[in-house]
Amino acid sequence: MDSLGEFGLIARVTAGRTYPDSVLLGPGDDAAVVTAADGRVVITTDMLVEGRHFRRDWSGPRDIGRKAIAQNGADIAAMGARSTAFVVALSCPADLTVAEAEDLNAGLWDEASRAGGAVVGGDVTAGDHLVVSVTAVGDLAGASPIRRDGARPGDVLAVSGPTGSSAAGYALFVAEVEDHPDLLAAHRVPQPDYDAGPAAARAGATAMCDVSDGLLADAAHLAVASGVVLAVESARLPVPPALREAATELGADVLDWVLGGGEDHVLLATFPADTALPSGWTVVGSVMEGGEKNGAEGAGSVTVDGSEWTGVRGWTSF
Ligand SMILES: Nc1ncnc2c1ncn2[C@@H]1O[C@H](COP(=O)(O)OP(=O)(O)OP(=O)(O)O)[C@@H](O)[C@H]1O
Ligand SMILES: Cc1ncc(C[n+]2csc(CCOP(=O)(O)O)c2C)c(N)n1
Ligand SMILES: [Mg+2]
Ligand SMILES: [Mg+2]
Ligand SMILES: [Mg+2]
Repeated sequence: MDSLGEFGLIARVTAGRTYPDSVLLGPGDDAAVVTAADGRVVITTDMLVEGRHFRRDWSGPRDIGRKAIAQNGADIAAMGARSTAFVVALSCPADLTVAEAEDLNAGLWDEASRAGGAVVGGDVTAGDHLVVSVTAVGDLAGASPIRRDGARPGDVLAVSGPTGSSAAGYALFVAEVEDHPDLLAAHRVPQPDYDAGPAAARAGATAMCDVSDGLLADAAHLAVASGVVLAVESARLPVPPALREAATELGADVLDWVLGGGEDHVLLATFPADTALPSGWTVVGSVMEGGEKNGAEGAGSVTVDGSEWTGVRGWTSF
């Protein structure tokens, strides 16, 4: 990195990039200028910290770039919006090579394009650890944002894809078992379905969030915000066969991964009971009465097969 310098690196990562029409001014000035179709802007931020969210001996720079965008694009999708622009702040350790920084940038752009947006600016500094902090901007294109507080008793609870693969990949990395490449890949790079959010909004979703901490932990956020109880039925949860195989191999409980594993960034939403769900969505439970809107986060806000879940509900950072 020394050879290139801060501005050399910025020139490298912005060279030759083209931007969608929603980007009125891209990188190079003090700030970028973007436009949203109906004047409202959806904005969110999440960071990735080396050692806490990824390890450089498990994930390559391209994976890290993709994951940093994916976790933000999933939050935009969880509002029912489409990502349009991302700004990326990077803290680069001295041993990060120019080639690695370029690969990380390629990963950012790959995933930004998949999400429908572009990297319109950022910041680069030196630091002891690799940190990738992303802010994402999204466009509701006329739709109402799908909040966490709209679930109503009688609604169904649904997921946009299976959970647990990232947690399974993490467990395989820790155990140094490398015979499930798909699960290792799912840990390195989540694959959110960015269309699932706007599709759920069009279908009439009443509440939505992405699964970053764990299915039950994130369901509890919906339950508490909405003042309801979410009743998960374990038999309805989608479980990829590889997950069951890996659980058997490691002597783990597959339900701990499915219910408590974070970072898959699938979407979790509630819909009125008679809704024809968009493709990819699976009903996993129902919304019951109980709790106080925006009340305390009690253990009873989410049940599994009618009972309180005593296992892992999700990842806690502190
Ligand atoms: N430092 C902060 N200042 C203001 N609001 C914050 C801060 N940190 C988090 N929040 C807000 O708190 C809410 C919950 O944040 P959280 O990071 O848990 O959401 P998330 O991004 O969906 O989850 P995850 O970080 O696991 O992906 C969000 O609305 C977020 O904007
Ligand atoms: C090296 C390493 N150790 C553990 C994990 C697992 N992990 C870290 S943060 C998180 C949830 C989201 O947290 P946050 O709210 O901070 O975004 C999970 C499941 C990982 N990815 N890499
Ligand atoms: Mg967050
Ligand atoms: Mg998030
Ligand atoms: Mg979220």
